[in-house]
Amino acid sequence: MITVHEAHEIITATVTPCGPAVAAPLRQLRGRVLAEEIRAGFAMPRFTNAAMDGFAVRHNEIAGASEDAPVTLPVSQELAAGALRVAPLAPQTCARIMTGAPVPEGADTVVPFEQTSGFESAAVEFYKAPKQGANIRHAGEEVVAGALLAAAGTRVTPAEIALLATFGVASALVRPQPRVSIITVGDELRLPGEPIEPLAIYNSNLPLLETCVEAAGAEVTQTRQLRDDRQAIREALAAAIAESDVIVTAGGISTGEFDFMHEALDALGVEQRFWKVAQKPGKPVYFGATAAGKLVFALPGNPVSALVCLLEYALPALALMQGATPAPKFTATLDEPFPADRKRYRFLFGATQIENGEIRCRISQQTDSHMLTALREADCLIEAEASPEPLPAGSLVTCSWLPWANAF
Ligand SMILES: Nc1nc2c(c(=O)[nH]1)N[C@H]1C(S)=C(S)[C@@H](COP(=O)(O)OP(=O)(O)OC[C@H]3O[C@@H](n4cnc5c(N)ncnc54)[C@H](O)[C@@H]3O)O[C@H]1N2
Ligand code: MOO
Repeated sequence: MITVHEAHEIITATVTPCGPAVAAPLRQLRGRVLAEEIRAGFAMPRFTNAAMDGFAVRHNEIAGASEDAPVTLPVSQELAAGALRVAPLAPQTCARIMTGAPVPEGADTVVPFEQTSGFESAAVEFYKAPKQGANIRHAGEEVVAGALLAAAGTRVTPAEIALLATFGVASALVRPQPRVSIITVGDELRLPGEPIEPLAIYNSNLPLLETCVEAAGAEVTQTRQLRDDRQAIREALAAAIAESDVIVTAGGISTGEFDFMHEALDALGVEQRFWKVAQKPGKPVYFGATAAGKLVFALPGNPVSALVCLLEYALPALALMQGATPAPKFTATLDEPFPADRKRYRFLFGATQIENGEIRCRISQQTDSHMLTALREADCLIEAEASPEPLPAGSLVTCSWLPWANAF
């Protein structure tokens, strides 16, 4: 049996990014991973413009203005945002100007209309002189041409969408989405909505794995619910290997009499990279690869074990295939003792809260590997090395966010 750390190393050494990069339009970029860096094609602001609705002036012409001694200037032009041609400001005049409109040559200050007699008159009284240069947004003050907007490997969020749009970028190169088949196995399984016999159970792994894989930016190409049938399992695996980059299975990977997954994978020429990791839950997890580089994650059937192994091994692999860095882990302080396992690395779901700027976590009450209700209110997965004693409250532990915690 290998350690959790060795399992991670084997996956990292095996997985390569999907290629070649493909172009995707702006509206389809969210959740995809950039395969190119995006740089500003021009400086921002593009041109010097007004930050307030008011009047563009030469500061020295209104310098002494006050309520008691207003300065009056005639209006020589009107500039709205979208004005494409702008005349220089004639001396001893002002220009009506709206927020975002280009500042005419010669003007160096914008006076908000509230500090004047307003937009109605043809000659404007100025009651106050703001600082020279006030209310002007200068060309290039935010971003210089060529500045990095988003690095390759960035997973696109609404922030990148808006940045790209700001610079007129309508499409970008992204990594192709890994194509994933999901197979669940068990005579006892029924799909939600189907009638159910007293000794059967509903299939929770299929929708759980499918939604997690989709949320990780991959494309689920097929989902199967199979009986514990050698032939059916072998055929479904062969089809899945043919049509997808990654195969995720759940169930039938332990050593029970009807656990056919391992022999089917062997028979199809999938090379085992590991089987069984010293961890709880999820000990029987299997990882293998075909000669063509197709990856197989055969997860244990217990729902908590399946999810833990998906989060720990399959989702980081999907991130690497997309050219992204797997989600970083964080450290939290235990609110209560953590029941470490004597021999195996222990994973338990937990819930965090922030107290005095510190992340604290408590452990889900249901801790067995068939108890998916551990997910109620959980937002993280807590992990700890094997230890003969429980970790005392107040210890620091490593955690990872559940992918849907803090989700947009
Ligand atoms: N003698 C031993 N028995 C078991 C061992 C062992 O080392 N020696 N390992 C245990 C561990 S650890 C786990 S985890 C399970 C994993 O077994 P399998 O991967 O073969 O999974 P199954 O036997 O098919 O199912 C286990 C459990 O999960 C339920 N299940 C399966 N699929 C689903 C699904 N899609 N949705 C909901 N629930 C599902 C299934 O009904 C079983 O209760 O083996 C232990 N046994
Ligand atoms: O360690 Mo198993 O994965 O009991 O659920």
